[in-house]
Amino acid sequence: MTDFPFDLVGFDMDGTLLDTSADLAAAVNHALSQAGRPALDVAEVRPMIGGGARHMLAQGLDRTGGCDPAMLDRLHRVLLDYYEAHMVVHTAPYPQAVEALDSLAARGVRLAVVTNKLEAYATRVLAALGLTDRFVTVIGGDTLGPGNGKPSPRPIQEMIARAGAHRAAFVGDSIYDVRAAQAAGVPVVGCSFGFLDRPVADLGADAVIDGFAELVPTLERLGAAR
Ligand SMILES: O=C(O)COP(=O)(O)O
Ligand SMILES: [Mg+2]
Repeated sequence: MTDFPFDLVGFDMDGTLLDTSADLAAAVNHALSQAGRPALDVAEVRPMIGGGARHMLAQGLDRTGGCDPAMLDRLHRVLLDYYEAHMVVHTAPYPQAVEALDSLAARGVRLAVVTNKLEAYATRVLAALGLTDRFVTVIGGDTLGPGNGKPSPRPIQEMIARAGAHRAAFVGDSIYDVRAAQAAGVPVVGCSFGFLDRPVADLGADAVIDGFAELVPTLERLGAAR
């Protein structure tokens, strides 16, 4: 038994647990180059991440001259093929993230990942970083079928059902994370270091952390306030 206020903490992946921005930007730029488009800076790509690779690419194409649906379909495949071969070149956990996972696990808290990345890619990234065994489940943007990625509450509800949890919290960096968690009735912590497409205060999260050293005390406070 634990007196920690949550028995399950779910994490978004891109921009929350892991800084995947350089590898995702390289994949976007590879696809853009196939269309004769100029490359974008990582800083320009960061706020495009969070709604899935297709949504990220659509924004990259819009930024560099627009696109039609057939072009988007074709370049989405190009992007995924490139990303699949170069997923963990620069990708790494954020500072103190692994320590925060250890600290939660030591309190008996189960951990999960709910990402809008394809499940197979998310699973492979975690394996490449040696993080697989820390999570009771990994739910991707495609796991529950079309239309059931975040901001739908369904992947959060599925995470809770799979873990058999009673008191879950979620940690994320985008409006998709906050909307999904809130629609599932789960308190949500926003990450100010993530791939924000708006000021972190405007996400509407229940709390904000500026680094993973703040996560455990923040969850304790959040739990006490409920
Ligand atoms: O693939 C994406 O755009 C983002 O995935 P995330 O849900 O892990 O932030
Ligand atoms: Mg994210």
